[in-house]
Amino acid sequence: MNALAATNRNFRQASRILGLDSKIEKSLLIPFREIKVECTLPKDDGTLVSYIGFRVQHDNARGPMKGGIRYHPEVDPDEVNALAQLMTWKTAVADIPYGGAKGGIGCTPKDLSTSELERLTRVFTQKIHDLIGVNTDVPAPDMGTNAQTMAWILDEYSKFHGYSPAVVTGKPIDLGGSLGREAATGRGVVYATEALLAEHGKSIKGLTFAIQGFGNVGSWAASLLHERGGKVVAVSDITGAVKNSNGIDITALIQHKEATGKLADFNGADAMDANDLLTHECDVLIPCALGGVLNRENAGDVKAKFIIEAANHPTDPDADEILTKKGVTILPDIYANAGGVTVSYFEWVQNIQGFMWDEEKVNQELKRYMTRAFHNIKGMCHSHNCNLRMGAFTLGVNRVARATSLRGWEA
Ligand SMILES: NC(=O)C1=CN([C@@H]2O[C@H](COP(=O)(O)OP(=O)(O)OC[C@H]3O[C@@H](n4cnc5c(N)ncnc54)[C@H](OP(=O)(O)O)[C@@H]3O)[C@@H](O)[C@H]2O)C=CC1
Ligand SMILES: O=C(O)CCC(=O)C(=O)O
Repeated sequence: MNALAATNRNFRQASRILGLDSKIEKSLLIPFREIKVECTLPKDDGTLVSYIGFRVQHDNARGPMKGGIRYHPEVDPDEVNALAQLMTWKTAVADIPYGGAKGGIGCTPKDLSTSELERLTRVFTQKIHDLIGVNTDVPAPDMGTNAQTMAWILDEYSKFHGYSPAVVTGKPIDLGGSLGREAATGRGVVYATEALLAEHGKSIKGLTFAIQGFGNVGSWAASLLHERGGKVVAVSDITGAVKNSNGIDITALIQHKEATGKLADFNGADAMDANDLLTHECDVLIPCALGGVLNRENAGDVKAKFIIEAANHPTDPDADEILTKKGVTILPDIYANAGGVTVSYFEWVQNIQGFMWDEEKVNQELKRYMTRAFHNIKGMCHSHNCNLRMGAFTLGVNRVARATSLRGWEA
């Protein structure tokens, strides 16, 4: 099942549990605006190449739309639609005053030089600058993009609208980025994991973790788990995977990846087949890369007792059913990875206030938001006798439905 069909299915299930009116259900499903633009890139060798850029603005009942920009060859309209919708429920679960959006360009960033990436980002921004803004739609990094990408968007946007640091989040600190934003998604994953494990009378220390993806989210999550005494026993990226049943030295692995660009040939661990990462022996599995990686083919072989969805939509509905039957507890994406957008909100607030918080305050507030959201989700699970995914969906959908009806939009 594709990402959009799966997301719509989860939404409809939540809507049924909440007893939403069919008019409101329809209005929440249909995106506010879908943007598709051609981005022509003059390559370094003088040739021209066309890429397709997307921005889907799903909903703004609770505030400006918010969500990342992804550069990846598999970016397509269905996936961007699903990711934009997930952002709407995620910001509502975190209880931050935003709606949801997502964007991306179907490209392979590693095949482009830095100056090509800059030109492509500027062309994309020229095409969408009138449709984003501090109070309308605020982009941020996602797969394949980073603080530098946000700096280019900010600069290009500011040529049309005047200097506007709050138009993007996840910026470099020197341009008004928030301390703690780079680590925030991984840190939020760790706070979410702590909240879940505490419910089960467990803690990170001594448990074993397998992590798929070692980019921004995966490497920060691994590093913070390692710092808390968790044993990261397997890690993968696009180049391969490594394992060590005694626990991998994550600081050394990060240094190795920075130096060589890959996980392979790391001294402190053995090479393994990256396809086996998701079914590796561990207590906690954390997918931190692409969507749909847990599916009918591999779900039955998963050994972990807990899955923390740091990636967006890593578990398709077939896998969800199989894993639930096996007794695996799944902490859903719209909560587990909400730390990134939560600190994006803090960054936007700091930009608007013209005042910078210290990192300790950012991390403390992040923990407070993540812990509060976990208890709110558990409350919904209790009231509706449902699992954590439906607890999170009903929490988010209910908040957006209330705002929609208070604004008189349901007719
Ligand atoms: N950045 C953020 O703040 C947020 C991100 N997310 C989600 O987290 C996930 C990761 O995002 P982020 O860390 O920012 O992205 P990055 O681009 O920083 O990292 C992605 C990682 O995934 C690896 N990867 C790609 N394809 C595969 C594959 N087939 N198998 C194994 N690893 C693979 C990449 O490998 P390599 O390093 O070799 O390229 C890289 O390590 C995405 O689903 C994203 O939507 C969710 C909330 C916020
Ligand atoms: O920080 C943000 O605004 C968005 C992060 C994001 O894209 C996500 O949570 O999936």
